[in-house]
Amino acid sequence: MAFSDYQYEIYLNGLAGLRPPYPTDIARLEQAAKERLDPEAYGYVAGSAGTGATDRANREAFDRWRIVPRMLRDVSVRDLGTELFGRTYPAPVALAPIGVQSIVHPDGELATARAAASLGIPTVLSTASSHTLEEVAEADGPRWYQLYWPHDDEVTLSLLDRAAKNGYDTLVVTLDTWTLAWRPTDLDHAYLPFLRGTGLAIPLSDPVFRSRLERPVEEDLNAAILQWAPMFHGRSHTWDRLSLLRDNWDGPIVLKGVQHVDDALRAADAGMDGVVVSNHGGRQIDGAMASLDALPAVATAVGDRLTVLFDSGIRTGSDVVKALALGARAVLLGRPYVWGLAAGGEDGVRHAVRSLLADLDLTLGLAGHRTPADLDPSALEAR
Ligand SMILES: Cc1cc2nc3c(=O)[nH]c(=O)nc-3n(C[C@H](O)[C@H](O)[C@H](O)COP(=O)(O)O)c2cc1C
Ligand SMILES: O=C(O)C(=O)c1ccccc1
Repeated sequence: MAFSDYQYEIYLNGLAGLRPPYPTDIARLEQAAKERLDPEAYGYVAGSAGTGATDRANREAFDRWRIVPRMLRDVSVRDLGTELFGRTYPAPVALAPIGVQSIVHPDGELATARAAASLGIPTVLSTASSHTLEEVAEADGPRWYQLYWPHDDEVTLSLLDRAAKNGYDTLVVTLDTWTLAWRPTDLDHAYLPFLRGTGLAIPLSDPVFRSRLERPVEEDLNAAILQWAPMFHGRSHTWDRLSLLRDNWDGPIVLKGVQHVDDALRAADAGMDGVVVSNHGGRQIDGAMASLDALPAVATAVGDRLTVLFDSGIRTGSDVVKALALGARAVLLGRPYVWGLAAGGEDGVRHAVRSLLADLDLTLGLAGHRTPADLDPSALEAR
């Protein structure tokens, strides 16, 4: 089935007098989500660091590139299939790790994983999940695990062990959020959504972490929360420590949050398999460079040494085309699917992702390309 069939499905439903279940326009989908969420929950997802300068820069960078379409090419049947780390996925899109998804919908990460599984695309489960690794694995789709890296090696190894045993085949290590940035929206809400959402399902169900506690989680939840926070938050790791992960994870490892060419090269030297060029959706450094602006140099420098993934600012099919043309093998979708989750749980996520994939499929073809691999910078023009 072609991803663009979603357009036809909406058309056929229109003939029967039915409108799409949720808006297909991402700004209107966000609005629909906002109407269902309280200000704290909405602010958690929509918010970013400081004045929001990086979040805006991410979008402005996409607007500085324009697609140059080519005509009369044989592109009516397209193939979005994409190989990542030796496995072929139906599209160059994965769902970004997003913490504490029960803040926006009670089914949280379970709904997201089920929607991704139904489409065959990978979901990246955050360490700050509201459901355990084991529960989310039951959706049984392609799954990657995002590590917030504890400063307790035995806990780290236990998390890796659980991830591997439960079929998470790719490890994504987030480097840019070793401490949470200055985020005025969450601060003014006193981090209420974090507390409400309980993003601690993974550590609280971890046997090694539990063995560290003086009293069982069930007897003193607050003490457990206080013990977990400093374990992964507030102190950064260093390059030499990557060997711990490399030695204890058999599958591919991807470093998330890379922006500088030298860091990408260093990742390759450390035996990593990929990077996500990302600025965390503008949620960490206010006034950082746009993630899209970091992408071309990183992609050129690493060549075939690493698989380059990209996120921060992807909203439409055109955005995906631009990121692929500038050197990404695939992209991670962030906030857009969370708006779908808020608007309609698993169905809402599926709608948001199918909309993006249909838009991507159509835009790719209209621009004159049959596959993602056909894209290179010549598909674009800089403004
Ligand atoms: C509400 C929210 C929570 C997030 N939680 C995590 C997380 O737990 N781990 C992580 O690596 N990235 C996290 N991110 C960052 C995303 O993985 C991704 O980098 C970002 O959303 C991309 O930007 P975009 O949403 O503007 O496209 C989070 C982002 C948002 C919006
Ligand atoms: O909010 C975030 O961006 C994020 O990465 C995170 C970190 C810890 C818990 C929940 C979300």
